[in-house]
Amino acid sequence: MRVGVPKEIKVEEYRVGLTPASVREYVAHGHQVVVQQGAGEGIGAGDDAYRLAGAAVVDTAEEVFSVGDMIVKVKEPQPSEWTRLREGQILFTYLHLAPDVPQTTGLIASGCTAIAYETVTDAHGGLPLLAPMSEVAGRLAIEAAGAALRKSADGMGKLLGGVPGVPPARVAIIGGGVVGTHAARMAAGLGSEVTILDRSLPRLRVLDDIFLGRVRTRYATLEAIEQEIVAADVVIGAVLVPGASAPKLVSRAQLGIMKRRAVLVDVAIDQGGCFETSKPTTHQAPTYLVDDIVHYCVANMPGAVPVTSSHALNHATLPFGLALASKGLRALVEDPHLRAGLNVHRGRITNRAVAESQHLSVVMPEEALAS
Ligand SMILES: NC(=O)C1=CN([C@@H]2O[C@H](COP(=O)(O)OP(=O)(O)OC[C@H]3O[C@@H](n4cnc5c(N)ncnc54)[C@H](O)[C@@H]3O)[C@@H](O)[C@H]2O)C=CC1
Ligand SMILES: CC(=O)C(=O)O
Ligand SMILES: [Mg+2]
Repeated sequence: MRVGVPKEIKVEEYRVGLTPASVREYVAHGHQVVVQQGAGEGIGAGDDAYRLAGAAVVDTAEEVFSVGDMIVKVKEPQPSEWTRLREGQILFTYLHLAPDVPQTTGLIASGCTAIAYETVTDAHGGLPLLAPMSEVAGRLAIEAAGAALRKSADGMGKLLGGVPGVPPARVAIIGGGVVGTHAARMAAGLGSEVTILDRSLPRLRVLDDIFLGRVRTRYATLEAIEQEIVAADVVIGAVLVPGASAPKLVSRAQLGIMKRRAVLVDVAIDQGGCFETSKPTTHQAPTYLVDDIVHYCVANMPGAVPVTSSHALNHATLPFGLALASKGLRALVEDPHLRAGLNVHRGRITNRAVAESQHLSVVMPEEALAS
């Protein structure tokens, strides 16, 4: 198969769909890889590194999209990319379609087969292609919160870890999955007082075992969330209902009961955000104030550390990408976990949560692939 890797064009996105090490694996499996000039610049991988790995380097995104049987990216396609996709072409990337009507419409119109990293599953109920970026975003969330708490950044002026004799900041993390766990690890490591809230009792049990009393766990009732946000200096939004728009867990009215200049970091913003007042921001202008509460809502947080993120992402996507390159759509028929990633196929939505979020009809992947 011919595999195309365009340069990412989302604002401040420096990750790349395939690293040179991954290109070498595709080539070793007999595939051709076409990479857009400069695609790996953000991770310090020049065009020569790609050539050395066996790729052909072309000048424009147009060439990559026109020759690729499969396009491997990082971020959801942008409007200029929707129009380059075509029927019969596989798109393998993050999509986050539930809250994104224009992109959904663009992908339906293209006729392409769009496989979303974030809905591919594994045998243990996990999301193996979301996990590495959630690890990165969870860790970054605490760095972002620490920076946003500073007075110069409009925060209340508190140090996450405090100092001897002065208490540390209180961090409430809503959602104790991959993002929440990695955020808790960083916050606890810096000396903050940390509480994780989740709706899953089995998950709370696992967290209790991992943190051995260093982090409090709490069942996420409406009342518990309200009590925790009143006391918190930082609230991290880290919930996920796979494929669906994030539930809104903190309302605008509740901002009024929080400490002035406390910080909300809405990691779940790529699924629409879990605070009512969240709207996507960029690394260039990451925060804004609503009712005297600092909001950080960057939708591509791992893009800030593209070297770590691109390698971590490639380690997870490589086996699935190789299966798609070798078998085409048969890879989806044979592997139910990869098939769970199918969101749009030949103009039809094939993910129930996405369809329900947008009040559209769904065709199940098995049926869509059979016709
Ligand atoms: N902004 C960014 O750059 C990035 C955003 N993300 C996003 O972060 C979010 C979290 O991802 P993961 O940690 O990998 O998901 P996960 O599936 O590992 O964890 C989500 C947790 O939320 C809990 N949850 C669901 N509904 C809840 C509710 N109403 N109240 C309390 N807990 C609830 C679940 O029980 C689960 O433990 C996702 O939306 C993901 O797309 C991930 C990476 C980067
Ligand atoms: C998961 C995601 O949206 C990201 O890494 O940007
Ligand atoms: Mg994102």
